[in-house]
Amino acid sequence: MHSTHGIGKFVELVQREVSSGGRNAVKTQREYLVLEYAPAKRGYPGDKLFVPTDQLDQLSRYVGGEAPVLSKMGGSDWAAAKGKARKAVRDIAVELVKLYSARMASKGHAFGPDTPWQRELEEAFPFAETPDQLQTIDEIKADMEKPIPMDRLLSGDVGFGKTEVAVRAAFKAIQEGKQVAMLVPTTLLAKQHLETFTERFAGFPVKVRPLSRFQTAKQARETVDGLADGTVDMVIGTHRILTEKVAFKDLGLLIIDEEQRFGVEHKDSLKKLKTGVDILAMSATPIPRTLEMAVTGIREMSTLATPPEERHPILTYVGPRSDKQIAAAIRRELLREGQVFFVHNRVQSIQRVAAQLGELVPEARIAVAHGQMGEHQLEQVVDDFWERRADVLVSTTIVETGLDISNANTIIIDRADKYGLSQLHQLRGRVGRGRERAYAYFLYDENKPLSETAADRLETIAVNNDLGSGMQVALKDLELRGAGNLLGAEQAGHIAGVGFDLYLRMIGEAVSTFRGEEVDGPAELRLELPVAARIPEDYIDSERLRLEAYQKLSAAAAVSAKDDAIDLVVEELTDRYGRPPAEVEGLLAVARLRRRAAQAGLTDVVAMGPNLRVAPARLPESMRIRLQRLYPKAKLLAGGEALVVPLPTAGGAALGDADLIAWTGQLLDQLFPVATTAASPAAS
Ligand SMILES: Nc1ncnc2c1ncn2[C@@H]1O[C@H](COP(=O)(O)OP(=O)(O)OP(=O)(O)O)[C@@H](O)[C@H]1O
Repeated sequence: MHSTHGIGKFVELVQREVSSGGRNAVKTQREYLVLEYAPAKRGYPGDKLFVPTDQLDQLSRYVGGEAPVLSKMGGSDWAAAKGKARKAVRDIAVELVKLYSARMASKGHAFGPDTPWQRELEEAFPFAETPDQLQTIDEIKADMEKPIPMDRLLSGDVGFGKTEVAVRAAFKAIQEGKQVAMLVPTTLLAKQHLETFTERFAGFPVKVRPLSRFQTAKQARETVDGLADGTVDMVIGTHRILTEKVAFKDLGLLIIDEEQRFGVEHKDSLKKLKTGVDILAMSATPIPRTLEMAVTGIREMSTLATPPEERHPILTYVGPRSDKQIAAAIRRELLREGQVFFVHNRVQSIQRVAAQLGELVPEARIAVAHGQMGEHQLEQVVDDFWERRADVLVSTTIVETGLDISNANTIIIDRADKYGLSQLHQLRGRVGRGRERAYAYFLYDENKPLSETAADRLETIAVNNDLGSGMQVALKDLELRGAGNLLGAEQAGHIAGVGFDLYLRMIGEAVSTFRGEEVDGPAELRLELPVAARIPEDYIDSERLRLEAYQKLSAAAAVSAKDDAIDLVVEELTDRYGRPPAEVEGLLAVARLRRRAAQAGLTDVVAMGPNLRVAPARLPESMRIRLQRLYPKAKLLAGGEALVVPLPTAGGAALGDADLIAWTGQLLDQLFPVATTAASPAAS
């Protein structure tokens, strides 16, 4: 994405010779990123934009979920897309801030301090809590003890122990005679959480009931009556809690698992349920830092970022489907008394696939589960698998969100190329939740060609299998869902229009504006000097690695980067590719100059023929006097929108690259001092 022209397609890196023009023209080799835009008129080839590699800060990687529409060059297209997104963002910001102020104004219940039973419950936890779990639990209790209703989002990778946090929050509410409702997206998850909560509350006079399609009408009615008269302390269920118009005697806490999975049709009944009660939302989709900052103070967030101890990364294999491979994987798991998930997402062919597996591994007891089965049959099959009366569960993705079966530590995903990244990540999270080493096999049909994005997705999930990495960059679509979780699913369209990062920045700005805070969007800086500033092929031959190096350098030169960021990039380049040659030194010096100019809030430092143009140049009187003394031939354009200084020459010839950069750095130091600790280029 280009800040002016919008969404373009990266084509290649090219070298170009440019001259600085004017009398003593200097020719230098520059490297450019070539981007292709939509054609101005139908039927014409797309327009091409050449972006100098030392100006990559104008570019950011587009991430928006589905394939983006290329903008037309010139910026009107892009401005329109931004305008639309900005309007949508403003609406969200208003919504978010309204919710926030409504919450601040409403009266919630201030829970008392922990009871002795609370401590007893918590000491009975069979594991050592992770530091994040402990911190999150404390944050939640503090929120609950405030008179203002809590609205906290707990995000954490699959299997990181969110449920235990919910157990303790629920118990605290029940201790005060309040009721708790837990909303989960699937019947299986409802059943699983019911088991966990019932087990954890055993020994305490607490009544927990399920409410999903697994319950008969009679059971459901008993539960609904119990909630109305207060004899049922906690209900764990699916959207049936919303559709059954459940009335609570005294609801104190609402826990929502994977809120973004509840369709907009439940939005209103959810909103009604939420009024005046403490809310704990849980999500396995990482909420991006940028979004977190954007909504800080509007929505409290907690993150479980460390895995429970002794969790091993899941060994992930990506490859063509082969019976031998499948048989070996199942046998290995059965040998260690373990169980296997086999995910096949087509109901029509799932029985045939199960029969095939039965032939492949006759000694394995195979069970089949899919969403179109009757309630009881589905529950029976899942129970069989749970109670280890089955070794292999062949199922559709219904297994994705639920089933914390610590004895199942192999998952085989058929036609893995058919799944999105987040789904693969969540499916894989179904195994490796205990201490056993877990295995994941992502198989594809070698007779059906893999699309490039599918191959890229599988490659990404195979490479990123360390725990909790959240696979930041690659799992942007998870983050998109995370954003949907926070902002409402209908925003996906706008995010696609301008890309994820810009959209989040817009939210942050909109929220700050709405709160009357000053929004200082980073000024776009154009810095162009006729110096050799590029990475030659003989230093880094791969285009991808060269692009990566340019991007790292551009990020390090940003105002928000740390002072030593550029030095760290130099170290990394030197370690990987050896001492940087002169041209790369030029690139590094330009990066330092760029950062310096950005810190001074300049928008232009551009060599034009024999002069250097610096803008804006609103110099105080004292600085003008200094300017006259130091640069007598300099011209300060009226209103201070620019300063034009003749470029120095050495005996009639143009300065060498390093000298020119040093001279420019010195000029900035002298005329545009900033209160920064960074050593200025002149000094370096
Ligand atoms: N601190 C811990 N140490 C070891 N194991 C833990 C810890 N906390 C939870 N577990 C166990 O890890 C497993 C996964 O926990 P849990 O189901 O709460 O994860 P989750 O974050 O809710 O996963 P998902 O996102 O899939 O719902 C459970 O068997 C739980 O008992």
